[in-house]
Amino acid sequence: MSNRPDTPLLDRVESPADLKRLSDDELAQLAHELRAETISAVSETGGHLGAGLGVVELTVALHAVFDAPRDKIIWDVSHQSYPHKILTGRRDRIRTLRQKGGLSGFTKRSESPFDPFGAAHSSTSISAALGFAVARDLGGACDTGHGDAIAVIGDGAMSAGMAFEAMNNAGALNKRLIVILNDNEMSIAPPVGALSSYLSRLYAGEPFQEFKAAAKGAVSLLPEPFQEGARRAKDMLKGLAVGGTLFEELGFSYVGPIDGHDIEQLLPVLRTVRQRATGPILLHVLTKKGKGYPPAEAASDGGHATAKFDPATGKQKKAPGNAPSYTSVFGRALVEHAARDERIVAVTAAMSGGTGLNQFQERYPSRCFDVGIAEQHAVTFSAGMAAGGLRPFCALYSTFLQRGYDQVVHDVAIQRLPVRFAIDRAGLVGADGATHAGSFDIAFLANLPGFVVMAAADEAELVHMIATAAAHDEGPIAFRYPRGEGEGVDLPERGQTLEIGKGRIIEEGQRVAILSYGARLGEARRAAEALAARGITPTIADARFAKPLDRELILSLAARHEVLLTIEEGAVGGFGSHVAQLLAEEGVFDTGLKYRSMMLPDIFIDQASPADMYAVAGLGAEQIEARVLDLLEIAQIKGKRA
Ligand SMILES: Cc1ncc(C[n+]2csc(CCOP(=O)(O)OP(=O)(O)O)c2C)c(N)n1
Ligand SMILES: CC(=O)[C@@H](O)[C@H](O)COP(=O)(O)O
Ligand SMILES: [Mg+2]
Repeated sequence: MSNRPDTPLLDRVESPADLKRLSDDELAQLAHELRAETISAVSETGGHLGAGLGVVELTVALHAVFDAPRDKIIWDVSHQSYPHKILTGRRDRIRTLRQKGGLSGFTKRSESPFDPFGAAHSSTSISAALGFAVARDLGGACDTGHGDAIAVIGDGAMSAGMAFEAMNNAGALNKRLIVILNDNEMSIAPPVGALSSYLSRLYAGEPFQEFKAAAKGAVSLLPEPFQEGARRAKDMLKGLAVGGTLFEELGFSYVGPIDGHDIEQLLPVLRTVRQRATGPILLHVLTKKGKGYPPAEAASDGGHATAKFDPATGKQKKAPGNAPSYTSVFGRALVEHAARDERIVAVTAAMSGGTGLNQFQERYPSRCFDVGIAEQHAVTFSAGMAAGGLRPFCALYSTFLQRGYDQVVHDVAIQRLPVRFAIDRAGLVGADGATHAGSFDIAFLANLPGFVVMAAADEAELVHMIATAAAHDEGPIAFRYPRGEGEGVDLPERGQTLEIGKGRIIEEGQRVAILSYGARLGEARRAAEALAARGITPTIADARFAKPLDRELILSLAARHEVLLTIEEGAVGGFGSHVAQLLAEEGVFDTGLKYRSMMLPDIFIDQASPADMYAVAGLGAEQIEARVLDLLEIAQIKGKRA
């Protein structure tokens, strides 16, 4: 750490250990600089801005008081971890956030010893921190040693079942464990549900005001704020903590609420917590999403996520789209169906904007349910509504549906309930990286008896699939579509009900058949155009259904071509595997057909642009073309031998 007084404090911080040498006033100054650096970096990279700005003071205070990486600071979701990254030796790479080869937008164990636990899906932090606490107490070996386990969890994330499962367990185990509830009264949208109202009631009363005044006094009146503030804070904690909170009933000591932007309150309270905690303790901190950057504070989502922007004005630099997004097409089409059919209801798990259900919410508020970050509940709740005679559309991102899988099997599939799953963000999503990739839903749905599983090749197909799902009362049905813009095709006035289990031929050709499932169809067509220049004209088909398979189409393609190539935006075990199973059962391999599947490789692909991620996956037009050429060459050589 350079001690030159004219150097900005942030430039003098190489690791969190340097914070220990700063006075409390300097730490407050450091927070200012950290906020400015966060804004500047995100203006160049885009990404999650508001949540990080809301925890700048908390980040500084945690690193000043605790000893990371020995103490494990676990950020829930970790979209708020950019200031933490800047303070933990990653400032020189912070402008590579979320880009190919750059820093992840989330905490990642392989990226830094200061990230003890990776995240991106919400509400895992308390479980993980409890795991560290138990490992510490049972003498587990850890490269960075064992100290405190600290979970920092937002009010949105706190609403999920997992957080309560963890608190229930922590209360019973009674281990020393620190949970910091970062309450900004925001999720991505304003939070919903009874817990949110409960938290508001916790700080609506007198104790918070008294606590605030007393905590400030403790520091300002005393020459040695560190020691004396701690003593005063200790007294305050004893006197003012609200008794009988939900958290106390679960076995936690409850402290707060305190102002999370006031370093003078945060430091003494955290120091006291550090000195005195014995069992599980919950510190309730109030913050503002987007704090300190007016455009983010003013935004309806608190500046949750942003494209690159001009830091002076906050104006985002978004490339104008040529085609509507799949999400908006879904949102609009569902509203139209809902207008004609009042049995249609919609469910989102805290992602009304992300899934396009905000349109539905505005038009039919009593038929649209934002259940909070609660995918498991979203699925079973939908199942209940289906059993009760409604037509629920449960709109989830593919990656978040993973959390509700047992509910999909146990509550929906086994009971053959007609829940309609609208699965957004199917396939590789780009800057959010591997945690948000929609890789597995084809595999984990198409193996369930009775499920109808579809994928949209373009936005017009999506409209037809919504219509098909709306009309399908015989059992569960799912349709998937990717993040971002569609292909720019004309949209039908009204969706047509597709025949279940029937695909379509797009172009008839010879020798090679490319059978696409989902939105790689565009790439398959581009590959076909390139192949045409070499005199090869493949047949192109769109499977539409992974379940039930269009047996007739597949067997006919297999019979009429030397090569059959499937392609999908999903992991092994999906569409291609089901086709292979059919071909094997029908003895088609014995006829000499060359069958290959192109799918996501068996690796987790790091963040990059979607196109770059698909290039890593080998699922772009050029790679399809190369695969076809390869296969034909082999076929020709074998043919000559024969
Ligand atoms: C399981 C899961 N569902 C949904 C999301 C999408 N998501 C990311 S952040 C977020 C809101 C989190 O709110 P909160 O915990 O209060 O943090 P804040 O952004 O307010 O700081 C949501 C819904 C997710 N990451 N994980
Ligand atoms: C952190 C998180 O889970 C969400 O904010 C996610 O990044 C949203 O992704 P989309 O931008 O695809 O809606
Ligand atoms: Mg919040």
